[in-house]
Amino acid sequence: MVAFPPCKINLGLHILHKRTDGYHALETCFYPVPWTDILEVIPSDTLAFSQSGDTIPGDPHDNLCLRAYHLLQKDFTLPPVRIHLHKIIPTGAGLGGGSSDGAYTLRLLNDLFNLNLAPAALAAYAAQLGSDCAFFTQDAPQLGTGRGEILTNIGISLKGKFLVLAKPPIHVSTAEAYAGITPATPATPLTQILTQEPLAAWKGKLHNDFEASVFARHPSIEPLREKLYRAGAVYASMSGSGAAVFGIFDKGVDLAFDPGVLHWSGVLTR
Ligand SMILES: C[C@](O)(CO)[C@H](O)COP(=O)(O)OP(=O)(O)OC[C@H]1O[C@@H](n2ccc(N)nc2=O)[C@H](O)[C@@H]1O
Ligand SMILES: Nc1ncnc2c1ncn2[C@@H]1O[C@H](COP(=O)(O)OP(=O)(O)OP(=O)(O)O)[C@@H](O)[C@H]1O
Repeated sequence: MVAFPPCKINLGLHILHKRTDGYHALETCFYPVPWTDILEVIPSDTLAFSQSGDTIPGDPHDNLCLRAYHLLQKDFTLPPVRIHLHKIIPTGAGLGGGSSDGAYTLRLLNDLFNLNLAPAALAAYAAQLGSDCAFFTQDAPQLGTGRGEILTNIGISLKGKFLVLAKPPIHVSTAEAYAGITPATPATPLTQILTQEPLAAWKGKLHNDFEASVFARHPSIEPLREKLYRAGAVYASMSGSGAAVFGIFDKGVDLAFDPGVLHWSGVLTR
């Protein structure tokens, strides 16, 4: 079985407060983007994981695909599988690529071995892998609350809009990005902006709380966001904890980036 795990962007990201478990309570809108990895899971004699494409930092044994397998293995007698991941989504980008791979491994195992896990059950397993993972068990944009794992469909759609994603050659650690934040209560709740304001009014109202501290530490990121605005983006922002930025356009644009800046553009399909 083959799947194409997508990435996500965050439309607004408010860090509300630090919780007693060390995580931060947040509100964000996760939006799926069809810049994808390629993931294959097939039955095999022994459990094996292989990887091609972009290099993933860290030990392959800790890859979220294998962690997803071991998580389900605890509750189900899963036969061994061979997992191959072709990595395309940049890591350390705030695009949730690793989270998506983990969640899609759960989805493929569910289908392959007829585990009959409903989306809510899959989301609960995914949340054990990481805060962003639960979103990737869903097929539509979601408001994320809690530490990001509580999902609500708020019916927002940017289908048909043109998106440009650009990631400079900087790896931002998620844990470090959270450590640089002073949580605060937002002036306006995220859902109010997203559901009551048109896209054209989001600039200056919809904020990613990571931007100020991450832009200060990595001065090459903000100019990329400004480049997207200069090119005609209706709204542009950093995604998650960075370093990727995105711009939403009413029509297609053809942008050139400096060498080393990974980028993707295309029409949003969901
Ligand atoms: C920045 C975002 O991408 C926004 O969508 C996510 O909040 C990150 O989620 P993630 O990568 O799945 O994060 P996890 O793997 O769960 O946690 C990594 C680290 O980030 C911090 N973390 C993560 C999520 C959260 N709500 N509060 C946190 O403080 C913690 O230090 C944690 O140890
Ligand atoms: N399949 C995977 N793909 C990418 N990274 C993985 C994977 N499995 C484990 N990791 C680990 O997770 C780290 C961050 O991965 P990811 O690509 O999700 O980061 P990110 O883009 O910052 O996303 P997020 O928004 O979830 O923080 C990597 O540095 C790597 O060590």
